[in-house]
Amino acid sequence: MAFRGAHIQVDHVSHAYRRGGALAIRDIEFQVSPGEALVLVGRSGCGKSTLLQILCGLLNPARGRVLIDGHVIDAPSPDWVMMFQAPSLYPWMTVEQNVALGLRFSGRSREIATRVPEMLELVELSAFAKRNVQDLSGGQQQRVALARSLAPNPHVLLLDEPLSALDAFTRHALQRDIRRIAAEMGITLVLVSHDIQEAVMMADRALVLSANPGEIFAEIEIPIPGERLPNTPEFTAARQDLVRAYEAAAGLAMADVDRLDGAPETASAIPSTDKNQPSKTASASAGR
Ligand SMILES: Nc1ncnc2c1ncn2[C@@H]1O[C@H](COP(=O)(O)OP(=O)(O)OP(=O)(O)O)[C@@H](O)[C@H]1O
Repeated sequence: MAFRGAHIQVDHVSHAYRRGGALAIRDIEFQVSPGEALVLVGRSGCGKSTLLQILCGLLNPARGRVLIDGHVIDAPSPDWVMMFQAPSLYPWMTVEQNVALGLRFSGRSREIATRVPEMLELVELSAFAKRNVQDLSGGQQQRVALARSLAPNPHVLLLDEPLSALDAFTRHALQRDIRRIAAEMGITLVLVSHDIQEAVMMADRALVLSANPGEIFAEIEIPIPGERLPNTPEFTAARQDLVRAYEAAAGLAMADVDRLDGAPETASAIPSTDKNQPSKTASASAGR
């Protein structure tokens, strides 16, 4: 297929929140191909959200730059949209009115009549178009937020743990659907996740960050063709690779990570740790 997704280039990006203060991230450099799905993982505070905000122009880096299809990013745009953990819908509006907002705000109201029904079909909410969003479940509300993000035809979709508040079943369904929809639309996807299983479910490649300051510690390919099923050997192998890299970056004991990663069918979260020094010797696949 011809990808509509954009090429992202992150060029030696460093950021401190205060002038002269400690760096939140240091010398981050990577690229994302059009249509690729990339996940950023790492312990709490390693700078994943900072990096994502820089990618979508919500934050300007102290040093370095981000280019999307060759254009330097310094402001948000409907071409690169971000979805957050809370769907932030307007509670007094219907589902279709919320989905139309991105188009309305970007001066494309004429496209609403055709684009909104298409997006509602894509996220399987056509039957709910006239309902008030407050009548929907948390998972359905995230689908509305997804439809709203996709309506202006973005080239890049950035996801900052958008599924972490959902139950495991709903979360799994949305992980699968977002990956499918992004692939169908050829969108470049960059997501932040604490959840190793989610990372393997959704991404083609993972960047593992170490902390204090946040730096790229490892890059893990997740080459699983077709539908991703948690109990298959290739899924388990990719999950183990990622767990090892995470462990090496975070300086966690392997036993702790095994415990946190949980059973394949359970959505698992890796909480923060107080250990600061990454051990760069623990995984052959992890070191740069
Ligand atoms: N608005 C801010 N002002 C000052 N410091 C900040 C701000 N936002 C983040 N930081 C600091 O920058 C560092 C990176 O934070 P960031 O939120 O990017 O990490 P994260 O990996 O996304 O964490 P988490 O997984 O807990 O969401 C942390 O040390 C954090 O305290």
